[in-house]
Amino acid sequence: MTVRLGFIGTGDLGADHVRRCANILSGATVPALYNRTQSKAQTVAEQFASEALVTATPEELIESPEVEAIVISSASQTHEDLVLKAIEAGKYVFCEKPLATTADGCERILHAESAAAKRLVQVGFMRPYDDGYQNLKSLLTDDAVGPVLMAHAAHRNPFSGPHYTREMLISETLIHDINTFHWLLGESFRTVQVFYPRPTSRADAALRDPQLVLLETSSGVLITVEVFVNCQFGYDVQCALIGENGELRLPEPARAALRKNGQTSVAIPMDCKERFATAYDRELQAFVDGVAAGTLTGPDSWAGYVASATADACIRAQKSGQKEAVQLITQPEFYRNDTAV
Ligand SMILES: NC(=O)c1ccc[n+]([C@@H]2O[C@H](COP(=O)([O-])OP(=O)(O)OC[C@H]3O[C@@H](n4cnc5c(N)ncnc54)[C@H](O)[C@@H]3O)[C@@H](O)[C@H]2O)c1
Ligand SMILES: O[C@H]1[C@H](O)[C@@H](O)[C@H](O)[C@@H](O)[C@H]1O
Repeated sequence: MTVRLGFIGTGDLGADHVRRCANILSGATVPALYNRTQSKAQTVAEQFASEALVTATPEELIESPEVEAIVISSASQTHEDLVLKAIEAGKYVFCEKPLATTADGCERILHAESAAAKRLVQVGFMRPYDDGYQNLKSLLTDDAVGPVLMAHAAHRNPFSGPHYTREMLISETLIHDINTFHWLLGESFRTVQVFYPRPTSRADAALRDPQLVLLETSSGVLITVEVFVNCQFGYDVQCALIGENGELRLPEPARAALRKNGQTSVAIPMDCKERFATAYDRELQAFVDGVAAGTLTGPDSWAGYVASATADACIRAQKSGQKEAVQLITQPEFYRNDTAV
């Protein structure tokens, strides 16, 4: 069976997703594309999907009988509305992170999906599809280090660009780490706090880059996450979990060591598309397979909600300088027996 995917948002990551759908994934075709600036969608269609219709509105794409399922990679503030429209049309939808820019927005999606009485949404958290993170998860599941007590993570980007704001270090960047620990430890968060170290001179002072976030899980695991979006040297993701009986550490991506001119060197990826290329392939293949089988398995709306609610608390903590409580609604029955990754 071939799944007909309509793509909304053909910017940097959206274009890459269309490329992987056209060149790498199996069982999927691209009958339609939409981007707010139409010419961008046209260019991507010419490159990777010459038969695709470039629609004039996102609604036209969502409602088109040619489109069975939707992939949203448009700007984050558009996600909630588009996901709600996809659910209303009864279509499966893969939505890039964040599911919505606020917990309230995610809650509206939880209600709409539960009311549809069918799991329709997969959120684009790709780390659970990365070999290294999968290895961490299976060792934790095998109780390799006993109960986890602490964890330390770093999420570094080489440059953030002028559009980045202080809040986006949380809502766009840290949100991956929040989801990672929710998934790895199988628990959500009680409190959060944000600290501002000496800022880098390589970014606008208003950004307050880097930031150090302290997350406390419901069972009391303390997690530090360094978020540094102008670190200059690479797209660098680190994670270590310390348990009663040992430590687990995320491996570096496999790269050959170059010995030359009296030195050994190993390349560091420079962006997420390179660092997580295989994980993006696998998450979208899982979506295509899930649509074909009528059962989605990837990160669900509840995971998207927990991430956004925790991010909201971190943004409050950025402003207050205090420890802030994470406020979560009771998990709806609909999401309790989910088979999400
Ligand atoms: N999972 C990841 O690791 C990852 C990586 C990069 C980006 N993202 C997410 O993907 C999304 C896109 O990021 P990007 O880096 O490609 O940004 P981008 O700015 O390159 O692309 C966004 C695109 O959305 C389009 N757009 C804006 N408003 C729109 C609307 N109302 N309808 C349709 N299109 C609209 C813009 O014209 C642009 O082409 C963001 O939500 C971001 O958080 C996720
Ligand atoms: O949208 C991107 C993307 O999610 C990357 O994976 C993350 O490292 C960046 O910080 C963020 O801006």
